[in-house]
Amino acid sequence: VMASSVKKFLSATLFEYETQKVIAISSYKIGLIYRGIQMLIVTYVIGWVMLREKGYQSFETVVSGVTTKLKGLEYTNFTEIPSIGDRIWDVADWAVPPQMNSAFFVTTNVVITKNQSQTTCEEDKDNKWHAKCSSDSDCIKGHVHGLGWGVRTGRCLNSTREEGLRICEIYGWCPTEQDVLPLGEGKILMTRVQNFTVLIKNSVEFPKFGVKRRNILSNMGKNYLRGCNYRPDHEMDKYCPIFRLGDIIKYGQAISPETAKQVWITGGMVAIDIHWECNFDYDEEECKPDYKFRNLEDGHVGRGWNFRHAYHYVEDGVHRRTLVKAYGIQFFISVTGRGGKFDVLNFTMNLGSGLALLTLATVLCDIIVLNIMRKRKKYRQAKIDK
Ligand SMILES: Nc1ncnc2c1ncn2[C@@H]1O[C@H](COP(=O)(O)OP(=O)(O)OP(=O)(O)O)[C@@H](O)[C@H]1O
Repeated sequence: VMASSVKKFLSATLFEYETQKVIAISSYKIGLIYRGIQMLIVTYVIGWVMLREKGYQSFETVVSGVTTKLKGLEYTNFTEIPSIGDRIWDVADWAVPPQMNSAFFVTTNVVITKNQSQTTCEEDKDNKWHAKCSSDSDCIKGHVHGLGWGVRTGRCLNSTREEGLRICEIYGWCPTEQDVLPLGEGKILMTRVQNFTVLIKNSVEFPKFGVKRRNILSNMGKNYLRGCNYRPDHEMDKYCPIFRLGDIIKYGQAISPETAKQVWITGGMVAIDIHWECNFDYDEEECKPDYKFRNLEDGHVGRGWNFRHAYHYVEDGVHRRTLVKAYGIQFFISVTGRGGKFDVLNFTMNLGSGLALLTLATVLCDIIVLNIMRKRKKYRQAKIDK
């Protein structure tokens, strides 16, 4: 009994061969569905995974550095406005600070307060909401208001800037700033800023592939660089690394022309994106940058931007300064991109998983044949032997 049950067990497990049974169904309908699904999967694997997403390559993102150099000249001839006067503004006057990491600032409008020194004067009338007084007792000596211009001396003065206003005297940088744009609201002082240019130098590296590239291409000579301007539709000039600031705003797709104009008057933010999409299966000389611009201003409350900076000097032994409230445009530069190259591992993995998808066609057709089609009973009998 023992021997026969062992023999039975062995023949049921070890000594048994299983083979697939093939059932051919001739039906236009199921044949078409089957080939259709196969076609879809093959198109997806070749068209999308391999060609479009470059599934045969391995990728690496860029490592990069950026520097900028600005050029441009502004001339203001307003002798009737003493703080501005008849003067030339070169890059050392309007680019503050002179260098930044991946960014630059261009002054478009200024409020200048000349000849300030540390002494006593009336508080600015814009601060009357906290510095207004009717008698000396309202101005507490030694009080410092965080939003004022100085420490109170304890005296209440008649304002020289606004009729009928009495305001506390302060000790600080005097005379205080009068915060009014020199040409009035909505007027731009530096009308030539749009013609200023910036040279952007960008070096990138793809360490995995050992490739270094620059946005100043090897076929650009010194003369070309001196004269070219970036133009997106031009064959050669779309790689010119010198940009007119007016063009950057123009290509930046402002929300509206109004906003674009506003940016010049009250300042704003603009982003420049340098994008490198490189295929090192081809000549690396073909690896060139692509420039994109975006105006980040949306034109609502608190729009624009400005900040104050000062130039200090000593005159007759007195420490003096010129205070500048600068309105302008802050440009941010970002570098993105990736390089790709043929890679056996990525190729076989994507091809393998693509081929495996083909079984999906069989599974789907089985479901249709065994459950949906009219002759499903017959097919099921033929397919499953019990
Ligand atoms: N913002 C800019 N607009 C137009 N041309 C520029 C600008 N910045 C630089 N260039 C020109 O590009 C070239 C390369 O500039 P780079 O700063 O490397 O050299 P440079 O001789 O020190 O420049 P420069 O002395 O003219 O400032 C020079 O011919 C320079 O005049």
